[in-house]
Amino acid sequence: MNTLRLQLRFLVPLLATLGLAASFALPLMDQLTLRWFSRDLNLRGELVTNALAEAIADAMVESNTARLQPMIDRAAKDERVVGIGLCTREGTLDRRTEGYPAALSCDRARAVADSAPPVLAIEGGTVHVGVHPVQTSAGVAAELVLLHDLSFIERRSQDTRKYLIAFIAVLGAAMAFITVVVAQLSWRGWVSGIRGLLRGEGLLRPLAPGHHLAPLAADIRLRLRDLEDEYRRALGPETEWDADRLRGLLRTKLRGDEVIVVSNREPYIHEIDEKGDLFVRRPASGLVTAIEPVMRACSGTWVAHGGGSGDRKTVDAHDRIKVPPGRDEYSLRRIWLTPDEEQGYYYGFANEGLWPLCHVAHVRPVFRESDWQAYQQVNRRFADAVIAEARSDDPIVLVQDYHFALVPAMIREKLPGATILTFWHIPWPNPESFGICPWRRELLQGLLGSTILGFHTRFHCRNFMETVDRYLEARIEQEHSIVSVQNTETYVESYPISIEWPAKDIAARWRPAEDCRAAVIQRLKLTPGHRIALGVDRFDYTKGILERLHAVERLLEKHPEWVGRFTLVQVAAPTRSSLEEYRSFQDRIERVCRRIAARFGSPGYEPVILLVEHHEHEQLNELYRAADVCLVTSLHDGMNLVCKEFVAARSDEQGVLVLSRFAGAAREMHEALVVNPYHVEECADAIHQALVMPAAEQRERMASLRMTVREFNVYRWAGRMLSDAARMRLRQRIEARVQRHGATEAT
Ligand SMILES: Nc1ncnc2c1ncn2[C@@H]1O[C@H](COP(=O)(O)OP(=O)(O)O)[C@@H](O)[C@H]1O
Ligand SMILES: O=P(O)(O)OC[C@@H](CO)O[C@H]1O[C@H](CO)[C@@H](O)[C@H](O)[C@H]1O
Repeated sequence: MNTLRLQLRFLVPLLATLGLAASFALPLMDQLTLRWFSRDLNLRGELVTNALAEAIADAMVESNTARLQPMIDRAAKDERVVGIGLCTREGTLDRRTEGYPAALSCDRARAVADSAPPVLAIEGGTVHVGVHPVQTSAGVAAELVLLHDLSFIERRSQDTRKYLIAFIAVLGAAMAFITVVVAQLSWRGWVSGIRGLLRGEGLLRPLAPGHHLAPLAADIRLRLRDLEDEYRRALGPETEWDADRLRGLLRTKLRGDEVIVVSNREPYIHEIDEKGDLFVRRPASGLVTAIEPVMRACSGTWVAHGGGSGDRKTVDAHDRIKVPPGRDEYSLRRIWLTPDEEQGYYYGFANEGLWPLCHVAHVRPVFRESDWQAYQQVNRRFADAVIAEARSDDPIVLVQDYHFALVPAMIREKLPGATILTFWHIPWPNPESFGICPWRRELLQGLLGSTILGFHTRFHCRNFMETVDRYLEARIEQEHSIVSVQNTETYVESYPISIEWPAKDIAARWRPAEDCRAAVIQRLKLTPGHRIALGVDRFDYTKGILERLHAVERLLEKHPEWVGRFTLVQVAAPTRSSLEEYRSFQDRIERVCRRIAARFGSPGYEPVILLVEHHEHEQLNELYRAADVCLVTSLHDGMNLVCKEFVAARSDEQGVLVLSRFAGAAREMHEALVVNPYHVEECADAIHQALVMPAAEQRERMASLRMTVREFNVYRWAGRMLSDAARMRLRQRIEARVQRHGATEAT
């Protein structure tokens, strides 16, 4: 209906224009043809007169006028000549043929002949009147009036008119057809383009500059930002998620149901130092950064691998310990693994197999049968521990990550009433990539024991559902994001993870950014006014540290003005160091740092400072606050929390974030300078742009980023998942009650 209306919008003016053109063209054409014919007839008349001139003159001179009548009668025999009149020099009608009206005087005939068009209506039809002087050597002897029949002209004119109308009609039809087709195609193109824009294409990733929808996308992007800001301002603190609100949700919607988290990484690691003293360490892990505040808010139990040298010393008889140390807000239940189990399940299957499988970072996954055996065995041990920790038959279990793909189905088997929320912290690749895993079906079946399966982005959810579709017999309801296998439904949803926004009193205690900067400059022996770029990562090949170094090297080549005035401080926490891939990666990074130092360094100046060590949170915060630029150049990252920590630390609203488009965080943090880490030139330019960015622009970008991270914090992440869980538990309870009623009525 809409397209018909759109087409009519084109067609009506088109047809009206054609009709108007035809109404002007037809009389014009009539006039023109009449004029052409009139000219022809006058020529013809002149020929006839010239042919008769001598004979008429002779007859008149010799007073042999009797010859005149047959002469003009013969000439009038021509089928197109209606009549001929002969006028004397004095202007009286001397002779006339039968068809010449007696009433048509010579003067009148001359008057008509001089008019335009020289046409006269007589009895029997319309005639063309031509008056032609009969020329002799002695001058004009008389005048011949020739009346030509016009009916044949009218016939021809009507024929031409018919052809013209037919031509205009065919032309109109062809133009209408082309217009309709072009309008239809353009309309479809526009509609699909606009739909694409509304789905976010071209908004998250800008369209190519020449793209016809690029200006529209830019406008929509701006408008969306404005609306987002207005919305946030209008709702104010109502929309904010914090620990209290999460606790409230657990109390009301989940009625204090127990929460059990299971992850490989423990939130607090007890170690014994060289002197034999115990100390506690927070691991460098995005997962811990995100889950810990949630656990503090909802108490419960966290089941994790006890990998610290002092871990066994600190637990009770049930391998439990209350954490955080000194605050005792929730229980940590430690699971002990043998070195073989740890090697096979964690280093082998999880980190040499699944990690490179899911991160497309061009490192080959390794799948060993023995690792798979260990993975199954350890998954079983963790599942059993969760079942043993459960005080009810329907706990809420939060299963974390790729270390435990089999755990959800194992728990479901023993605790069918449990609500199992599994969160996959790393990317999920496309079905082809995932398909190379020999145990792909088992992993998928294990995960589909979950009630809810969460990923950071919609893109990862889609990849997962396509993978299930490819390798399992399952029913997939795309529009509801539900995958069903053998009567078990799993809701697949995106929950972008985040950090805890620093509380006001904590942020108030932070030293001013200039002091942090001065301290870092002094500690790292930089010069005052030195510009600092910062990288904070686990020492992992997926984090794009090598590409970052290449970008810095290129920056110093392209902009020698930064040599001696700019340094990249790269903090890299050792990780998975027992794996060869990680060791050789670290060697390579160190080599490249030395090369850059050799090219651009000088006594007292290091272009790159590599700090391969774990840092405490306060130390990281000081670095975040001291840096001019934070570089996050992951080749692929589920989310990446470093960029969010940097933004949270910048209460001064200064500093620029350069962010890889392949990190999940790029989908939310639009005001960062988003780069392709593989494109060295682009990254070098982005660092330069960050270094010369005016303070006002930095403030504008940072303020907006801070609003996003503050609002989309980790409590919202957990709150959304737990709200979905509450909804599903309520539905389950209602269904169970309905079934019970049905059963009672039947008996
Ligand atoms: N050298 C380090 N010392 C201490 N913590 C670190 C270090 N490097 C990274 N981290 C912390 O580890 C977490 C990394 O999380 P994220 O960026 O999500 O990636 P991932 O979990 O893959 O390492 C952040 O909380 C960050 O502060
Ligand atoms: O074994 P770890 O703790 O070193 O693994 C880190 C990993 C946990 O899967 O980090 C991922 O989770 C983070 C939080 O969700 C995410 O931001 C990051 O992109 C992932 O690599």
